[in-house]
Amino acid sequence: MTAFALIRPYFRENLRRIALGLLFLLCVDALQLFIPRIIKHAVDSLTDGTATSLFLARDGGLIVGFALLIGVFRFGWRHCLIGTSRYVERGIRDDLHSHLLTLDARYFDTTRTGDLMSHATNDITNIRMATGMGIVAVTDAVMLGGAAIGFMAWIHPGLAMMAMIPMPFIVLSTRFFGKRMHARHKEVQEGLAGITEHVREAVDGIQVVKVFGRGDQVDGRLRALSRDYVRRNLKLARVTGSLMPLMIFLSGTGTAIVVGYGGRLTIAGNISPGDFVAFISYLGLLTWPMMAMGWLTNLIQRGKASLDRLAVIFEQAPTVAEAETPIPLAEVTGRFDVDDVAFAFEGARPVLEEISLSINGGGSLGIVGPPGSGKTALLSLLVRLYDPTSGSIRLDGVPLSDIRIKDLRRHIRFMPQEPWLFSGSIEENICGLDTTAAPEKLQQTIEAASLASTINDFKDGLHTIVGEKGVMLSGGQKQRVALARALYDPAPILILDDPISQVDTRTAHHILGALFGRTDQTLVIASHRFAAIRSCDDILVMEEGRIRARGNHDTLVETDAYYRETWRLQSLAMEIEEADHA
Ligand SMILES: Nc1ncnc2c1ncn2[C@@H]1O[C@H](COP(=O)(O)OP(=O)(O)OP(=O)(O)O)[C@@H](O)[C@H]1O
Repeated sequence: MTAFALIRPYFRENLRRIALGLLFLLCVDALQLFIPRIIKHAVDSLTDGTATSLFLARDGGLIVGFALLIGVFRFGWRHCLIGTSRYVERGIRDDLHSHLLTLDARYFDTTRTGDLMSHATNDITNIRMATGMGIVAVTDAVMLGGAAIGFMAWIHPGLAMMAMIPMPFIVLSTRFFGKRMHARHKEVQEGLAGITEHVREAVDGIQVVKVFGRGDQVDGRLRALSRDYVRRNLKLARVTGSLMPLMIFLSGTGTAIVVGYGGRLTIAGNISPGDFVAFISYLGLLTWPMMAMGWLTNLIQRGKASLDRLAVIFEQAPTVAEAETPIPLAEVTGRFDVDDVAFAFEGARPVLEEISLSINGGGSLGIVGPPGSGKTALLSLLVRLYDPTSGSIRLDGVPLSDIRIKDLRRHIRFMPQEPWLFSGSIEENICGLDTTAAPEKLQQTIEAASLASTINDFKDGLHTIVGEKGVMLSGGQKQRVALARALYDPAPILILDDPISQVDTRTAHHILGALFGRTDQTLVIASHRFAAIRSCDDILVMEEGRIRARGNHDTLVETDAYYRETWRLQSLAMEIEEADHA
């Protein structure tokens, strides 16, 4: 796909608008080209003595009338052509957003948010500028420039040729500078992306920055990035700044030639004084398209660089992709079969190896193990955030990679380890876009997630706004809202990553009672707290990406030293906590 293909549909959609805008622009150009003719008429009548006040007033009136029409048509082209560039901008922004949503966790693991923000703002603005003012400048350069040259040649071909001497230099220098602008503009964009990412990270992690006194360090880094950004911009400005004076010098040379040679032609009577004045007016009209070429090169180069960068994102295909002929799965029992699975994150060593297991539909699996042993990685494969590097995972006998992704996601509810919340209300976080939430269903969910008393404590109850990433809630409250989201609209499979890590023993007890009371769901829970998994039919003990032991709670207490010792310590802690409550 060429980069231009990204914006072609929006040009097609707006063809009539573009055509009308170009028509208005051509009218403006035509009217501008007539004004020197009127001036010539007035000057010649003055020099040959035929001018009268009425005659001159009529010429003046014509110029005013033309100026008014130029104003009206200029409004028209701006509305149509600049308007089109806004449609292009909107279209490509919507497309970019939709495309990003199709990409998978691997892409976001290796892409900086600052880069994406820069694409979504600066790059799209550059494309808008290039497609809006770009079209205008190209049309002006071709039509106004071409016609002005035509009129000049009509007045005196020899003089026109002389006035054209600087033109090849203008073309060559715009090409020369254009290439350099392209490269330097790319550097500027990269510099800005670096700053955006740094600021985002500093604001995101403001608590750590403050508490650890890292303000100076973060500030210093920003200053270094800012200095570098200025340096990159100055490099660009040196190129841009050299081009404009060169353009002005070259067009000034053209004027000097006309004044010198054209003046002699006028004295010799080869052209009339009116022609001489009109010629200089045409040269004045030509100056804008000539200078616009320099500006245009910059504009187009920037737009092209931005379009190229966006094209790279649009070329990214999700690795977790829909199968060529995806299998629809209307209903599932929730049976998982994991067969000799290995998995590695992008460019990293394997984090899961030789994983084989089965979970019966409606059954439950607990996963425990030390930090970094691969619990979350295994859950990520079950919900198909990633695909295994080797081996296979089947749901109801169908490989996950063959199941229509929409169906797979419909049958699974997932609570990630990080209880990520949207910035809206508690209710919106639980129910999503379901605005017809039945009060009883919502109430049951809230009870199951042990959220009722928390919500009652808030003045606005369910309508309490949780702030960016749930900043207004405590860690435990966020976790329970995230749990409620997973429980709200039950599906045959429920997968929970460390669901009770931030709640006290009693609350955990209440939540687990509700979870294990749902006998019709396949339940997979990874947790550091064995209380969460002890009632599971089957429990895996993970170690360094492999299954170290498996069995039910009683078997593991007997057979696995790590499990036994961790359980003993956790039981002790729970007893102490209970005693404190009593
Ligand atoms: N996005 C990632 N890219 C590269 N490596 C990763 C990524 N996420 C996790 N890892 C690595 O994968 C390994 C397994 O991580 P995982 O999160 O599955 O462990 P875990 O058992 O869930 O740990 P915890 O109990 O701390 O949540 C770790 O070594 C971790 O460093």
